[in-house]
Amino acid sequence: MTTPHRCGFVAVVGRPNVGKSTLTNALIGTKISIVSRKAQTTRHRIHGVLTRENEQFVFVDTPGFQTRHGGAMNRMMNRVVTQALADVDVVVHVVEAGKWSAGDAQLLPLLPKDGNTILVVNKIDALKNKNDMFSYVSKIMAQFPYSAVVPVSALRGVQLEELLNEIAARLPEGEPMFEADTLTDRPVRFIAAELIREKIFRLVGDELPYGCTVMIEQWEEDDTGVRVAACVLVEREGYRPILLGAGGAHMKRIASEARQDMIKLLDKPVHLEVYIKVRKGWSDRESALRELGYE
Ligand SMILES: Nc1nc2c(ncn2[C@@H]2O[C@H](COP(=O)(O)OP(=O)(O)OP(=O)(O)O)[C@@H](O)[C@H]2O)c(=O)[nH]1
Repeated sequence: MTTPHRCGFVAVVGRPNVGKSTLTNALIGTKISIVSRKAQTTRHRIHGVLTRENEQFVFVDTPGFQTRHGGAMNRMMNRVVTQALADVDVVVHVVEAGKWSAGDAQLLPLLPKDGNTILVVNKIDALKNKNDMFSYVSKIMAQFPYSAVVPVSALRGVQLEELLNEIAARLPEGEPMFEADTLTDRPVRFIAAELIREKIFRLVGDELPYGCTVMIEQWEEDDTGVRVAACVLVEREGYRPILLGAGGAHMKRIASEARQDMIKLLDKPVHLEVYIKVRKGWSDRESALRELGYE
């Protein structure tokens, strides 16, 4: 009998600073994972895809975790998060070994109780007394019916295989949704644009309902480094201040983080300039879309 192929969506959630990004990147195996979609099958925002022989793990970004809100907005965001988590196949709830705070507890009511939520205790490398682990985990398990617990160190790459196996066991049977090839055959300029888009989404994604397009307008490369000019196209003038942030702080952060990733990708110095352009109604206009590389 052949093993059935499994494929599904995985959301990695947790309070800030528990190591979600480190873990996701360690699981996917590369900092930058750009995927070519086989079909427009999903409304999820794809963070990255890991393809193994018998499984394809599609890691998604969960809306509502990107920005911080208060009061009524919080209640609404909680609904958004609950819905998003109900839509994925496996939820990985990351906590930090030995530490449990109100931020961790707040998430519990939002997690699906369908037997597909896994508790991941990260940063076990930093735990001083390993004997404390049992009582720590027992206390958390008493509060939520997790279907598995996996202690890991995302930073050191400890127990990641075990975690992937636990996730794999909970993915539904199905054919791969994405081509196995990821980064290698994509032009570096495309990846650079995608990196900037990713940073924008992470920082202000909740506030840009129609997203944005990033175009690389200038790319000059020689032995000493790369000079890149990128343009962020938004649909309305009102989105400009959102992207800029107070005193341009958002844009600075987006450019700086994207630049760091580009340096890692290209392994040479990068000079990056990012500016914003408003192009009204571009998303409706087919010709404009084609011009921007969307077929
Ligand atoms: N010692 C140790 N540190 C870790 C581990 N995983 C992540 N960290 C560190 O924890 C800090 C936060 O990691 P991130 O991956 O940015 O955490 P996050 O949950 O994505 O944070 P937010 O983006 O704020 O939600 C970083 O300084 C990481 O280097 C781990 O396994 N062991």
